[in-house]
Amino acid sequence: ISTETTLAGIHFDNCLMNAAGVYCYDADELNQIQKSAAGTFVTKSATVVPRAGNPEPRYLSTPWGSINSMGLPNKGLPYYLDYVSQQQTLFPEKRYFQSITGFNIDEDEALLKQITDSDFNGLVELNLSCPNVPGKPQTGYDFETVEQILTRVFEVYEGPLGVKLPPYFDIVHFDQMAAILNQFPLAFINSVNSIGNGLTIDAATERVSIKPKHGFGGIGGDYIKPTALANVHTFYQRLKPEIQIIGTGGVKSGQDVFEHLLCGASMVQVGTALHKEGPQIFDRLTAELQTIMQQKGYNKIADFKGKLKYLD
Ligand SMILES: O=C(O)c1[nH]c(=O)[nH]c(=O)c1I
Repeated sequence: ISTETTLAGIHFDNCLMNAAGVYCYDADELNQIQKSAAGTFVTKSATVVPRAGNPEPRYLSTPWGSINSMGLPNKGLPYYLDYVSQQQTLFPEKRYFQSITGFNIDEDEALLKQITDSDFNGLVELNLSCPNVPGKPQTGYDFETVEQILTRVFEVYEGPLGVKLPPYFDIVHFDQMAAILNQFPLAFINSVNSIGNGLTIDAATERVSIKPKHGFGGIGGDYIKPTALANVHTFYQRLKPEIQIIGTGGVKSGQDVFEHLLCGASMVQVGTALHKEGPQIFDRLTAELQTIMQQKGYNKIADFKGKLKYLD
């Protein structure tokens, strides 16, 4: 029973990994994912210069998930490129993900040029969906800008690259985004990022939970699994087969992993549940997925990937 997968022609021993932003801020956290049962890691979204991020409290775990308005705290791209370079030397056969996000198209280009000029041999995850930088619009909902960014990106970058997308909720938006994405030689899309600008409150103190943005933040966890599965499956139906899908959102059990794969994901990322349980979660999720596959008579992910059945 194998939970291995292939993405952009690259083989990963396990289809599970962290979601950008969780357990990937610095070398200490990334080492913990590296040592875990995860098939690979993605770094925190890196910007041109390091960022402290928003004031705390900026993250809260809730019974059904999480809310965050981190504000893109990160060590800056050079830090992560150095770290990944070390890991590439230690594990020459493994490939890693570098998440990046610019505040405009020129920054995206600058970040990609830095990666090109480095010895990075992995995959780039271009984050188009950070919902928590005050005053910065959610790029993923600005379709013209997405098209402009991708046009520029593929003029300057030649390695395997995918985009991290926000959740969409309207079928016409899925059609419009798929039509844009299908124009480009993307290796993958990662669907979904947190559901932006949710609000959790503490009724006892009558206060919001987090400090930034009057308590508004991206929602993750159980709350978002139905939205995540719908986004994964809708893009699976609409995108050209060369663009594979990383499924993210609401994964905390082997069954959740199975559901993402059944909807068409080739890789599955874990955020909120990883934040709560720590990197040993990957042992549990892998074992639970293998049990489900065994019970169903599946030996490999290809046996059931994307084979969700309808009632019609
Ligand atoms: O606030 C963040 O740092 C953040 N938080 C999220 O939930 N998604 C993102 O893409 C980012 I860049």
